[in-house]
Formats: sequence, structure tokens, C-alpha cells
Amino acid sequence: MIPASLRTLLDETTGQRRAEWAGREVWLANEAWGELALSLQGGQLLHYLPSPDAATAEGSRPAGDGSSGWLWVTPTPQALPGTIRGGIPLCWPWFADDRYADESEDHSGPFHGTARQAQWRLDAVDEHEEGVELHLSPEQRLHQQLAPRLVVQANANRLHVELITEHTGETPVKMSGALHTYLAVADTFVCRLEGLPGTRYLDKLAGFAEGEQQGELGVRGGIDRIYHSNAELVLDDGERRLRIARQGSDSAVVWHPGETLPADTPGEVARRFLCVEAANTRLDPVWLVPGAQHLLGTTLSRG
Ligand SMILES: O=P(O)(O)OC[C@H]1O[C@H](O)[C@H](O)[C@@H](O)[C@@H]1O
Repeated sequence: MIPASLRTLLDETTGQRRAEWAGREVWLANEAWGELALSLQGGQLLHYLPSPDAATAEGSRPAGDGSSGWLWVTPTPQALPGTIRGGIPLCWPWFADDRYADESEDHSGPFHGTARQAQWRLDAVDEHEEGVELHLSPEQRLHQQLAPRLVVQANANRLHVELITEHTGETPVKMSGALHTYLAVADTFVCRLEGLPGTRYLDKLAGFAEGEQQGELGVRGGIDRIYHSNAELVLDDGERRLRIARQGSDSAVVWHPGETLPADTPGEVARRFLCVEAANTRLDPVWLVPGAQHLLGTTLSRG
């Protein structure tokens, strides 16, 4: 589910182009295989709609409705230099307030790291008949020793995102991070996330108390948990099943704010997303040594 203004920009796009949305430069594609939108602030994917899904939605939805896309974006994003809630924000080089890789003297860096506020540049667009592959990197150096880059592959069947971190310095660095995916759903509180029975988790809403998942997870209210798992998950919202695979991630974060909404999230659209994040958290931080690299990835496909 994407804002009407972004939907209009995509409808006006044939092939690929750059445009401005919500004060940010965005890269748009409207191709035979489907649609993609990405904000250069944060290197943040905003939209993915594979063409078979668009065809299925035709007739059953009002023209121009972007609700069959797989990602959700708020219609009221913060003004710059604030960040956009929705799509796939990059949390890097730390997740939440686990500021291991924060180089500032007082470890006061922003929640979820510096990457999502930074300006990214599109280094390459590799286009072929079946889909597209994008390569991005930050315009400025974000860390003295760590250098991230992003690879996005999209086609009619799947969306694949890789955040690759290279250690270019001299001393080992501990880091965390997340691909903070906002998945579009019909109604958050009827969602079922399959693949977690028996998995241990930390519950942030209960002071990081440990728990064990009994049966499949049904989301019925606010949730903020880190599941210690690398398993493939399937999100079923009653209308669509999405398969969520992760690479280089032993933490699956499941988040929705429930009734206490962030200022940039209007009530009317708040029950249209669930975050299922490919993450490295306090449960599986990454120690990178000089010369090494880490790949954090996620692949979304039909369940
Ligand atoms: O509002 P944000 O800074 O984007 O963070 C949104 C959420 O991200 C993660 O899922 C955390 O586990 C949550 O505790 C946090 O509230």
C-alpha cells in the first residue's frame, strides 16, 4: 500500500526514470515484469509490485489503487532530514539502540544507525528483459572502517535485497543492523506469521523478557519481538501469502506499534502493515575483521 501521490508518479512512468516524491529523489520503474520505487534518501525501497499480482488485482480494485504492492509506505512522511516510514529502511551499522559500531564519542548516534538518513547514489542499473538489478552506495563515508553497499534485484516473481558491509579498516568492529521491511497487509491484526513455533524470542514490550513461541504466531495487537531464528517465514494476511527468506540473519524482528502510533502514521492506514525484519541484533551481532564482509539479505516471493 503506497500513498496516492507515489501511485500517480508510477502511473506516469513508462520504463524507468527519476522523479521527486515527498522532497526526496526517487527512482521509479514501470516495466513488463512489474513496478519498483526507491528513495535515494536511505537507499530505501518504497514499492514493489510484480506484474502477475497487478493483473490479478485488476477489476477487483479501483483504478490507480496501489494496494496490491507488497510494501507499505506512510502517506505522511516526515519532512527532510527526517526519514520515511515504510518500504525497506536500512538500519546500519546498528539496530535500534545497540550502538556497537557508533564511532561518536558519547555513542549518541541515531536510533537504527546513520544509513537511513544518508543520501545514497545509484551506481549501476542492470536491466534485462526479466527484471532489473540496482547497485547503490552512500554518497558520503558513513563509518571509518565499514563501507556498505546495496544490491536490489526485482522481477515478476521475487524481490531480493542485499546489504553488504565491507571492512576496509585495521581493527575488528562489532555491528548489527536490519532490513526493516514494512509488508503491506489487508489487516495487521488478522495476520499469521508461520515458521516460528518453538523459537525463543526476546519481548521488547516486556523489558526484553525471554519467551518461546507456542504454535504459529497470530498478530492481534502491538508487538515488538526479536525471534532467534534463521528459518524461512510465511506471512498470511488472509488474502495473500508472502514467503520471507533471510540471509546472514539469525534475528527475525516482528514489529507493529499497535494503538500507540508514531506521529507520521495516520490511524486509517496503521493496520495495513506488519514489519518482519531480516536483522542482526543483540542475539546475533556480527564481528567483522579487516578485509572481511558481511551480507544481510532478504528475499520476498509468493508463499
Ligand atoms: O520508529 P523507528 O525508529 O523506525 O523504529 C521502529 C521500530 O523498529 C524496530 O522494529 C524496533 O524493534 C522497534 O522497537 C521500533 O519501534
